[in-house]
Amino acid sequence: MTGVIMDYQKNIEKIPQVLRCAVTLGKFDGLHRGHQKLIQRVLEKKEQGLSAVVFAFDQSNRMILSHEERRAKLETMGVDLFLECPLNERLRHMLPEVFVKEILVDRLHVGFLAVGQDFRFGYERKGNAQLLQKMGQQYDFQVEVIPDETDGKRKISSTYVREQLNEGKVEKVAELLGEYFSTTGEVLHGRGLGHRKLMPTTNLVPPKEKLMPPNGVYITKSRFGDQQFHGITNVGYKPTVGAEEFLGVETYLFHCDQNLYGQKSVVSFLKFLRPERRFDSLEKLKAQLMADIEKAQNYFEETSKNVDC
Ligand SMILES: Cc1cc2nc3c(=O)[nH]c(=O)nc-3n(C[C@H](O)[C@H](O)[C@H](O)COP(=O)(O)O)c2cc1C
Ligand SMILES: Nc1ncnc2c1ncn2[C@@H]1O[C@H](COP(=O)(O)OP(=O)(O)OP(=O)(O)O)[C@@H](O)[C@H]1O
Repeated sequence: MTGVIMDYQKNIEKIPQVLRCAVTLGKFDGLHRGHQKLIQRVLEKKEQGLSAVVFAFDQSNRMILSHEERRAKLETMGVDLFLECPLNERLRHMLPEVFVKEILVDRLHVGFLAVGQDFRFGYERKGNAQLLQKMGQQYDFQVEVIPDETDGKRKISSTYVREQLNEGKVEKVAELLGEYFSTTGEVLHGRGLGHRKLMPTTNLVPPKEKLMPPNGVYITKSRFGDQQFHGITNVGYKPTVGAEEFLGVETYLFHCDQNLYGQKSVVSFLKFLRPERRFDSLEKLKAQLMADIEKAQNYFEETSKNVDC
């Protein structure tokens, strides 16, 4: 965590006046390894006295990181100002030249700008790296076009991460993000059935805009403040006991007998084990859970050097 609190603004009309800054532009869903490369360049410019600004065009799709998770991560990285502007009609129809002059130059006093090779913005997506470079010469700011961060031959993109997440390939997602896919939430009370008939679990509801992997059981680790536990997690609606209304993230924590209700938890997804199923009885579900636990414990034993806890 940096000592300075990150400034944040959603309204393009209220962008604060900045003395001189380094900016990066894009949608930034997920803050994957490609995004991190751009943000890192902007952060390096702080040494020259520039403020580090991330300008995100925000779409209302499901997101790899929720708004709050993304904000927290950017603040931890050391970003000074995060602009999260909805990609509305005004922005969509703005001429790229007007965006650069009125927002980047007049309002933000941009000194350095980092974008990816295929970045497009403004009316008819006519704004691109070449235009930015031309305008950089005109208005005296440096433009750096960052080479693509790739996974083999494929460019890492939010689309690629979403595709892998939708297929439950959380190990690949971790490679693309540079960290495990995770979700945050407060530990809520379940129906208490688990505690009485199966095993004690923590229940949380992921943020509503959050994109989740397919319903099923995953090997996970859960963080509560500075404590961390290995475990297994079910993502889904618990069809065996009468489906829940909201998608839940329910975790059995290994070697934990604490009361965690009300605490904030971060659940990281390490490996997919099986799809969620409807069982004929709680006994059959319990037998399956024992097999899941054994698989997860073997996994942790095999990977103990890499999965700290
Ligand atoms: C690791 C794990 C796997 C689970 N797998 C399933 C499943 O495949 N099908 C299902 O209906 N419920 C599954 N559940 C949910 C249980 O049905 C649930 O723990 C139980 O109903 C208690 O819910 P409660 O905490 O709301 O009382 C799973 C729970 C955990 C922790
Ligand atoms: N793999 C990458 N390497 C380098 N720069 C990247 C990479 N991916 C995206 N960028 C750049 O990061 C900024 C934000 O990217 P943006 O989120 O708009 O695209 P994306 O990750 O490719 O997502 P999508 O799949 O939704 O298009 C843009 O300037 C973009 O060009």
